[in-house]
Amino acid sequence: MSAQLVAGEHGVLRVFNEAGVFAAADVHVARRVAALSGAEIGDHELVALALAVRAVRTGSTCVKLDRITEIVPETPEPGDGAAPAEPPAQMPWPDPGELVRTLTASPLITGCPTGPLRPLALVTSDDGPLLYLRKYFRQEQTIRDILAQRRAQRPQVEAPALAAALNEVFGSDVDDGGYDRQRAAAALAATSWTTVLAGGPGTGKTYTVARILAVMQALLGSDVRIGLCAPTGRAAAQMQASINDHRADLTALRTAPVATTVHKLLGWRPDGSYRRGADDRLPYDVVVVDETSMLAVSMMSRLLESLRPDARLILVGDPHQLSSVDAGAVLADLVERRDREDTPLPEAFEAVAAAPAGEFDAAERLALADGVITLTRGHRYGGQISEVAAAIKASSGTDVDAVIDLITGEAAQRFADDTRGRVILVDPDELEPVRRTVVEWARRLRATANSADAAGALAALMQHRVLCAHRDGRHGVSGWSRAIIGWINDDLGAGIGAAGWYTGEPILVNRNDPTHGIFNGDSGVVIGTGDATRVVFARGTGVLPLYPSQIADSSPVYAMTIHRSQGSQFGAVTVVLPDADAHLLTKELLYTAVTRAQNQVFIVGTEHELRAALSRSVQRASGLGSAVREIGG
Ligand SMILES: Nc1ncnc2c1ncn2[C@@H]1O[C@H](COP(=O)(O)OP(=O)(O)OP(=O)(O)O)[C@@H](O)[C@H]1O
Repeated sequence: MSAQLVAGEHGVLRVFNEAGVFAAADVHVARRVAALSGAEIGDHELVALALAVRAVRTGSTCVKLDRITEIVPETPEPGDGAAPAEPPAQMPWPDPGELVRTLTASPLITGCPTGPLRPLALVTSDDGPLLYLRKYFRQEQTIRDILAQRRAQRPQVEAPALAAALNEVFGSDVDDGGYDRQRAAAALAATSWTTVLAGGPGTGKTYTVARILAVMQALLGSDVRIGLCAPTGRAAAQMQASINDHRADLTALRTAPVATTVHKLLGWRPDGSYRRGADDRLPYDVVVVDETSMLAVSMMSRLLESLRPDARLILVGDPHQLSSVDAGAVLADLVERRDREDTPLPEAFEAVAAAPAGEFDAAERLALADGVITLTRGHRYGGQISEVAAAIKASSGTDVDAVIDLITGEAAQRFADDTRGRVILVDPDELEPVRRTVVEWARRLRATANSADAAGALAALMQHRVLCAHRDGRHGVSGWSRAIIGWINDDLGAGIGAAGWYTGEPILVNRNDPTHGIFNGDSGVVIGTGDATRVVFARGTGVLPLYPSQIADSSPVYAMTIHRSQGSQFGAVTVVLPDADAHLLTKELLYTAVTRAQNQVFIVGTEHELRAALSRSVQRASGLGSAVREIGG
């Protein structure tokens, strides 16, 4: 029985609650909204309400009603005290067709006797009927409408001016590595109001952003107003540092704008409202959003409302990574949109950056005309990691053998002699290779930190990181941190674990602190001793040193969750797979974890767990990828 059982719930929601399909919060909110409606709410409408609430809680903006019977109970997080749910053989799901008929006439859709309350929205789509909490339907509609308006027009750019700007920034030599998609991305950004710049880690997204900004300055003047932002403070600080570094060898980038969080850009207020919106637009001519995969639907709709129609928007990110914590997977939806019209490419783009025949297939050409370009050439690493990452992306739930073969089968033999880029499956009962790597990492960290070598200590810090799916439990951050501390103490006689800072301690910042320039998720290391003790953080190629007293909220970091590792890269990572039935174990989680590594990946788990990860995909239902029409509203 689940620990989340709602006391006193005896109605239709009880069986779903007992089975672990609906959490207590879903049941409570559904009951509360039904009561507020003042109308007679039937059992099927109650189930629909709870489904819509559950959808948002689990990251979707809506429910695909044709597929409700595929919903599986959630497995509890380790350590939350709940025993796994035992679903009955047959859940009493309403028939989807009947549910749509009931909802079409329901006061929850058409309007309630108590007032203007219409909490649900029902729409038709390419994926069949979709059910929303109305707030999320409105946000999606805002995104859809504004993007359509922005798509209907193109900025006026003359081909000769664009060619000159591209040549100034990228040079005029033809790259013998084939069609240059980075240059094409800059041409697309100059000739579209909205551009989506997608690509995996190391494909040069930030490199390209720096050049896009330089092209904009060449075209629009160096006083062009640029807003750089990212969903988290850490991602914003990282982008800022990289763009600053790029200025060293990119003279065409005359000034580097200041990056901030999307919240701050939009003027977030403590009451949860935003200063910026349709009535108070952002002053920028160009807005760049980095790590857009982490942007929730609510923030995206607010950002779009806040843009001037004649401001260029450039959305940057990897659509295959884990999505935002809040509802929505907007970047993936925009990259995979299925209702694209066959529109011509911008004339100036065709004139200066047209791809040779065969470079883009029909679908990619449609995407390009829609402002979406995907960088495909890796600039950071190759080898087995890249091939495994590509195979994870390409795998479908039922066809995972290619990935397994690349990691443990015959295909893996090709990489046997490589010293870099390896992906190795480690049996959880034979952890010696991981232990050796961790101890060596700690040894280097301590040596560099003891000699107060900030750059060396930061390089050592980023050489290895253990990544877990969960915070708690045997396979989680807490269990692994304990094990790692034990290994380090045994091998180095370090005596770690006592309270207080110690030289060589790796730390993770838990709260944004813009005053001192550190952000939630930043990792740093304690160096030096006595009065010379500092905690240092990497900022691009530079170092940010702080006094320990300046760090208000941090914890030692021997392992971290894969979610928190997004946006960071390490020399090597050890990815700890949870039990095969953990609902967090998905191919997006595995892809995100594997692509955090530059040189080596250990995957601690069994082939069974690996297959479980690959066979499950994060299902985020949304209506953004297809045309929709509201019914019954
Ligand atoms: N065309 C290029 N020529 C030379 N070096 C490049 C090129 N494109 C990218 N690089 C280099 O490759 C590395 C990775 O690029 P970059 O950091 O821009 O990738 P990214 O896609 O933003 O990666 P991540 O998503 O991990 O932040 C950087 O060192 C960058 O300078």
